[in-house]
Amino acid sequence: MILDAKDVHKSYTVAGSRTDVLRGVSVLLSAGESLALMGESGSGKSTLLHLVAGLDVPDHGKIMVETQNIAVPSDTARAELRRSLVGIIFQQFNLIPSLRVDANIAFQAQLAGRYDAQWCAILAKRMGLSDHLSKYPEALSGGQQQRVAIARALAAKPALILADEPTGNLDEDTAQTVLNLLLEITRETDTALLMVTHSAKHAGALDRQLTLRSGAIN
Ligand SMILES: Nc1ncnc2c1ncn2[C@@H]1O[C@H](COP(=O)(O)OP(=O)(O)OP(=O)(O)O)[C@@H](O)[C@H]1O
Repeated sequence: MILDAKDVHKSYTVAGSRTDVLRGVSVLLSAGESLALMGESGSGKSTLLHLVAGLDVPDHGKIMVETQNIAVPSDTARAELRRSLVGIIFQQFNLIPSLRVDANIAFQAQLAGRYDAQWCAILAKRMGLSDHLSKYPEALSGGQQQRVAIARALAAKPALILADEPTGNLDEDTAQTVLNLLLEITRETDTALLMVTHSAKHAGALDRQLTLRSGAIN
């Protein structure tokens, strides 16, 4: 099992008012499997993704990524686990503007100590980026920028890719192309994929679908 999240609880208290966002959510995901996480706005999809990424800590529950529990209080420990186990793709691409495309692709892998020039070149080619490697992100279209972000996440050979509405900023044709590439490569490399999406059509392209409602999965 690549992801084994068990009985995850998370609430936020703002100005004395408490919202129970996740009330005992469990998710299993095996190698090479893709899972779409759906649910209304505010249902807690991003919250769950952030917890799995170790960007935040649950109030209760265990989040095993491979053999490691990422739900630990230490920020440093979570950052280290995130770097070695997880690749994250955001809706806003989040590329580093001052780095060329090739350096953006290599960035995460270098941080994780797993830079493999040949794998980066293969990914760039598969993503249709070979002619854009010496450009800066601002010179690319949205679809191209998201393909850089996907290549960057995959370059570090993570066990798990977390994608938060990765095609949310793209037109439908571009979104479909980008999603197909993401699915193709995660399947080929046996990488697990957990993807938040509002699109039932995109969710349907993944192996499984889950919906968050009232803080639980049903
Ligand atoms: N850091 C935070 N502090 C306080 N409340 C938060 C925080 N993060 C999220 N929430 C609240 O938790 C709930 C779930 O938010 P979340 O972003 O996970 O929903 P979502 O399903 O991803 O929504 P969307 O589809 O609109 O992105 C919302 O009510 C939100 O206001």
